[in-house]
Amino acid sequence: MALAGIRVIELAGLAPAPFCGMILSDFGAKVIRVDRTKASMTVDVQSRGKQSVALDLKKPEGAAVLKRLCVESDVLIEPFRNGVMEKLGLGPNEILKDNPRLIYARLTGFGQSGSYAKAAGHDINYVAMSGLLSMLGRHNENPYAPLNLLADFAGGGLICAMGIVLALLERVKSGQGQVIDTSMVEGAAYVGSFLWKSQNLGLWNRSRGENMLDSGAPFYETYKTADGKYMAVGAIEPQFYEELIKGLDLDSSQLPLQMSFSDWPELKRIFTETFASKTQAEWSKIFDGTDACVTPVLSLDEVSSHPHNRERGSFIVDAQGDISPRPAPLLSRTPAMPCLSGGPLIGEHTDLVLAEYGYSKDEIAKLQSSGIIECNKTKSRL
Ligand SMILES: C[C@H](CCC[C@H](C)C(=O)SCCNC(=O)CCNC(=O)[C@H](O)C(C)(C)COP(=O)(O)OP(=O)(O)OC[C@H]1O[C@@H](n2cnc3c(N)ncnc32)[C@H](O)[C@@H]1OP(=O)(O)O)[C@H]1CC[C@H]2[C@@H]3[C@H](O)C[C@@H]4C[C@H](O)CC[C@]4(C)[C@H]3C[C@H](O)[C@]12C
Repeated sequence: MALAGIRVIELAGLAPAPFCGMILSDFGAKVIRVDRTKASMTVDVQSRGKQSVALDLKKPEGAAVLKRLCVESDVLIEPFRNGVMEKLGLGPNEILKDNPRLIYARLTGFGQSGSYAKAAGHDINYVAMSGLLSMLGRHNENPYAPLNLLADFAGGGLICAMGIVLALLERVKSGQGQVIDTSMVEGAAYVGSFLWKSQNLGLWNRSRGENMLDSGAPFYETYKTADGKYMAVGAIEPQFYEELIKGLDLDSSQLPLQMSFSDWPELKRIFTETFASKTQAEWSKIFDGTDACVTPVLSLDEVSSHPHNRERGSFIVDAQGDISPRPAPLLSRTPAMPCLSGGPLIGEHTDLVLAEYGYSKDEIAKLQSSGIIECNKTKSRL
């Protein structure tokens, strides 16, 4: 796998850092998640393939263990607010001193500087600060956050993983590590670059929810079907729009022009009425194999059995029978091979990992008896 041989230490976080760690693990890195001691259960649902070490970083001996792990590792991912790592004596200056080749990846909402750097926040706040949230939502409604996808995952975990891979690549030339400052505000904004760059194309001249791609246009919308499901329509270009009209069995000479903004509400009404006349399966049969850009809106339960996704093996089933997306993208020679057994229990690999990093049995026993580390004796699943 592409990242085989890369050792990653991931300090346990909420959602973005676990995603970043999972990407690296899926593509072959060995990822060790550092959990808190005295934690009953982990909330990391993106932990496949990872190992877990339970370590009390608030104790100097615990911080020393992390430092030692970092000496022999390639990447550290830390998901805390600005200043937390420094307070623990684990800031980049201290850590990189002992291992200048380390990639020290910081993944926060507001970044390492600026007046919000130390503020708490969640995805919705970061998307709001990126400018993107102001553009999301239907006409005459409040801005709407699209789950926690844009900042936590697209602008956060994924962008951080890209930064890590770039830094690893650069290290081949320079032999040097570096600090990565991932701000989810900036990551989300960057993902949305098109919105800034397309201002002059007239795509966003109207108010929120009245533009072509923000639910204003009848040909870029979802419609309810007779069985209470939905179809997604993305028939932008005239030749594809024509196919849409044909599939709906409408007469284009009786309809307003596609790009007549003032007629969009009326056109939407007609499409709504038409889509409501058949089931999702019936519409899929009509539109499959055409260029109308019409697809069923599939639920998470339905995606893996859709013929197209099934043919490509786009979803995987783990040992528990749970379905999830196969890692993307597909690399032709060195594809990701996600671990199909469940994620680790907290502290499941503490003694194993410490031994691998050169700790003697005695040292491990001492750390354990003083509560610096915890070892979960449950049989390893990895
Ligand atoms: C599913 C929910 C998650 C939703 C995601 C949400 C929408 C997001 O947006 S996630 C993105 C959040 N933002 C960031 O990550 C940006 C960077 N980070 C931060 O800004 C902050 O970390 C913070 C704001 C997110 C949290 O601030 P906090 O004050 O808590 O932490 P920090 O200031 O960063 O400091 C960390 C302190 O911890 C110490 N530490 C760290 N590691 C160790 C260690 N190993 N040993 C010792 N000490 C350690 C560190 O030193 C710092 O100490 P100080 O403060 O003294 O400096 C889920 C969200 C909540 C979940 C639910 C909840 O957990 C309750 C239940 C738990 C149960 O187990 C399962 C069910 C729950 C209901 C659970 C369910 C879900 O998982 C959640 C809803």
